[in-house]
Amino acid sequence: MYLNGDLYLRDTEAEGRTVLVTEPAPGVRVLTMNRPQRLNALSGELIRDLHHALDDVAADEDCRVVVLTGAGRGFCAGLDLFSMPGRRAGEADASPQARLHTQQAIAALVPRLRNLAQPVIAAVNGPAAGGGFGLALAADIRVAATSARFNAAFVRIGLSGCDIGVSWLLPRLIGAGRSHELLLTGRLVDAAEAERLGLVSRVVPDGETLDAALEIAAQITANSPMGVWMTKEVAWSQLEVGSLQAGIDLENRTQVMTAFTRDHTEQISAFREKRPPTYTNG
Ligand SMILES: C/C=C/C(=O)SCCNC(=O)CCNC(=O)[C@H](O)C(C)(C)COP(=O)(O)OP(=O)(O)OC[C@H]1O[C@@H](n2cnc3c(N)ncnc32)[C@H](O)[C@@H]1OP(=O)(O)O
Repeated sequence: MYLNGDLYLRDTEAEGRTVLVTEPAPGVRVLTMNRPQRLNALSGELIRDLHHALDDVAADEDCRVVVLTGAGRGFCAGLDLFSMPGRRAGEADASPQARLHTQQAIAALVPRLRNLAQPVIAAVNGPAAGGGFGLALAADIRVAATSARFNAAFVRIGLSGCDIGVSWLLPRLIGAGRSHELLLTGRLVDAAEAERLGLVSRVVPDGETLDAALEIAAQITANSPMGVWMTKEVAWSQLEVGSLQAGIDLENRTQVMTAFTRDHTEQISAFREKRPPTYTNG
């Protein structure tokens, strides 16, 4: 469904797994993009592996929070500019169909992150450019290392600055005027500015992004599965409803569902009895 044709990007290097999945804490899965020598740029293999990793976490009922990060000093440098064909003398360009499939496969990662039931935390350990910027924006929460940098790199390589959902997500995070500037210039935003703009929740020293993300993940997993699931769903849906009343109606419908869960009853009992709750996901 997400990979509906051949991707034109050549997988030239004999690489190990380009996405590593680990479970550093109960209920938390960390997806690490793993092409550090290319700042985790999106090769065909990495795109495919990310889709497969997302298939796995989506089907994993024990997974409560997903953390997305990069190996080495980069988060993700966007489309792999070295594995594109048609840029050398005598080399055939990719067909329009293959280009479309590749564009769709990369762009589909963004709604997939939004549509996961589990919250996604981007632990932005270094540069997040182009498609990598889009992946970071698609997360529910972003924490950044001091050396992280962000840019909508698309326009700097002759493409439209509006790609893979960035021109939809960015103005909702930082406002239209600032978004337009970043889309049109493609300039790099450092971690301190990203925090000022509201692009990231917090900036931590290099090497500490994963710990910061896991700290937030632990705060989330301390809440009930259904309550967290509904919060993510409604919070994103609110970005698309047109009025305050429509937003309240949406909240009311989902809140009634959570109000009848066993976990809600259990949390009230736990509060009254001054003990931690035990969730049954019901
Ligand atoms: C649908 C999606 C579309 C898109 O994503 S379009 C956008 C594509 N991406 C870009 O245009 C970003 C290109 N990269 C950069 O501008 C810079 O990099 C950064 C700002 C991200 C980081 O800069 P710095 O920290 O100075 O690192 P460095 O020395 O430029 O890169 C380190 C190594 O990583 C390789 N690399 C970086 N980006 C890519 C890429 N996108 N594709 C393939 N390789 C990349 C370099 O070449 C180099 O390698 P070596 O050490 O061998 O010289």
